[in-house]
Amino acid sequence: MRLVIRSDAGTVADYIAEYIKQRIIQFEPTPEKPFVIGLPTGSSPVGVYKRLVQLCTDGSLSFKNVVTFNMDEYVGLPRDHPESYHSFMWNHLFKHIDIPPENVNILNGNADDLQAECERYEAKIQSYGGIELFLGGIGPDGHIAFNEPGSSLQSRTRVKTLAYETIIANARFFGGDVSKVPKLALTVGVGTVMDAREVVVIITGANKAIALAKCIEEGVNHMWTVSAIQTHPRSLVVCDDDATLELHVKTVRYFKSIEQVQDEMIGRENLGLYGQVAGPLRYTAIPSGN
Ligand SMILES: N[C@@H]1[C@@H](O)[C@H](O)[C@@H](COP(=O)(O)O)O[C@@H]1O
Repeated sequence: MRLVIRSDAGTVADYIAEYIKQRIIQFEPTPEKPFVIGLPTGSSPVGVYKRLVQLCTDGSLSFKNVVTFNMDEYVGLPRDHPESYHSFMWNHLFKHIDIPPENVNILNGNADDLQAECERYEAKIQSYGGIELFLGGIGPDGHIAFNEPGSSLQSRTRVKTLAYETIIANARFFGGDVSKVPKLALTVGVGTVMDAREVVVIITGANKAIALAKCIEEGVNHMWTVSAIQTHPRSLVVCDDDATLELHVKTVRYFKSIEQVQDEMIGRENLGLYGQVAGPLRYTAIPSGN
């Protein structure tokens, strides 16, 4: 696992948007071989989406050959409700970029048969050969998507009851009224996320500091479901300084030193010491930490 630390949420968003841009460009997607990306909602990815929109607007990135799968959706909330994840995704990203609407996949929390909807979603992911990069955020209790504490680390897309802590955390989107927050959601499983060829997680803010420490410094544990990324062969956590508050100083220094060594290598590489290697190596050559 790699941990990249930036000063604040804005610079975290800059880093991740640039990273995603590089990954899509390197992949050279076509209609027959689209770049398949998993996407989260919540306040954490808003800055990333804003920057991706800018990149698309200025012509340096296209989503024409990108297929998306969102992580989760509330059950029973009308699709056009302002707090549905459908509305969130269209308002923050999809309506501002050149993605064909048929390339967008979001779970239908109003399906007659919710279980069948979850199975359909997993099958559709498989029909594309899996997800290339899953971008995620976490809740303060360390949940990824809606995989609340205690979720199986091999879980697949399914119906979940939300933890009370999540309901309270998400009440801010429903006028602070806990009773208005849906109690059920459809969510991809931890296993679904871990099947992606790469996982990138955004963790910002002091309220995520304990979860980040559990994810980085302690063992894989179903009570902090994001910790499953420790077992992933290609995972990256990008956090801000506030989120590191509960980490040991030596942990922070260790991961910063890895980045420093990598930057020095890139400096040498630019001087020709590592041969003819293109710029995006910056994001793919991982000297250690993964
Ligand atoms: N299901 C979503 C998660 O996918 C998201 O990561 C989390 C954190 O939201 P925020 O980024 O607003 O803290 O919110 C919800 O619970």
